[in-house]
Amino acid sequence: MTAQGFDGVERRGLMFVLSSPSGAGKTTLSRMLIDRMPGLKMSVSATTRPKRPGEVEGRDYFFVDKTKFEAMAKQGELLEWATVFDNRYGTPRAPVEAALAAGEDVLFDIDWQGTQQLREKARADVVSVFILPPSAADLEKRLHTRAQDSEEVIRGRMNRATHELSHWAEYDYIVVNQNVDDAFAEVQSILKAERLKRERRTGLTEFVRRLQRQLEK
Ligand SMILES: Nc1ncnc2c1ncn2[C@@H]1O[C@H](COP(=O)(O)OP(=O)(O)OP(=O)(O)O)[C@@H](O)[C@H]1O
Ligand SMILES: Nc1nc2c(ncn2[C@@H]2O[C@H](COP(=O)(O)O)[C@@H](O)[C@H]2O)c(=O)[nH]1
Repeated sequence: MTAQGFDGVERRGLMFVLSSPSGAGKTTLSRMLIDRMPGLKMSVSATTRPKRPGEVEGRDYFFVDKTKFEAMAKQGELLEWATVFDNRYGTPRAPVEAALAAGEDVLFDIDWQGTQQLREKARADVVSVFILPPSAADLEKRLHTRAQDSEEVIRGRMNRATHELSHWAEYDYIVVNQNVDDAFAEVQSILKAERLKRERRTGLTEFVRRLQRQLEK
């Protein structure tokens, strides 16, 4: 699983995870990252939850029924999976492995349960970011302005937010999404810095050796 860095030094691909209470802004930040960061591919999850207005099969999710989801899990087709808000969500394994093998980093919008499972499988390759809303009132307002869920669903997500929040300390980085451009700049900086980590840059020894040979001439 090696990628060519922009400076030509080989490195291992990484799994970049965003989690947060529902409505804090993961989807928004993920879309900005995919649009603006070359070499980053979105992991599209499978879910049993109903499609929201405007969501597209294969772009936002693979919408499957419970039987299909259980079969995917049983056949080892999911890298991780969890039950969130009474629905099943899981990460299809094959596209992630293919992207990493092709030298791309992979972006995940998943909850704390999925993040724990990824960490157990590949700790060194997982970089996790927890997104916080600036306040509870902002979180509720965002769920309402998104205007894609019923009042009952929004209430359920607000009730669950405390539980989601309790996992913040398990993450490598914490970003408060107050102004979306500032939050994006912070998340982008994290990804850029993590791409430069020495232990991930498998081609450094060779690169430095070559430099030394040039210097010795
Ligand atoms: N910094 C921000 N300021 C104001 N509104 C924002 C900000 N970031 C995101 N939003 C808006 O808040 C709403 C929820 O954002 P988004 O769908 O990205 O959240 P999410 O964390 O992905 O939620 P879920 O977990 O339910 O998928 C959207 O309408 C989005 O446009
Ligand atoms: N463990 C996983 N969690 C996932 C996955 N895909 C999405 N999610 C999380 O579910 C909630 C709700 O998402 P929504 O789209 O219904 O608002 C949110 O926290 C997502 O991060 C997955 O594959 N695995």
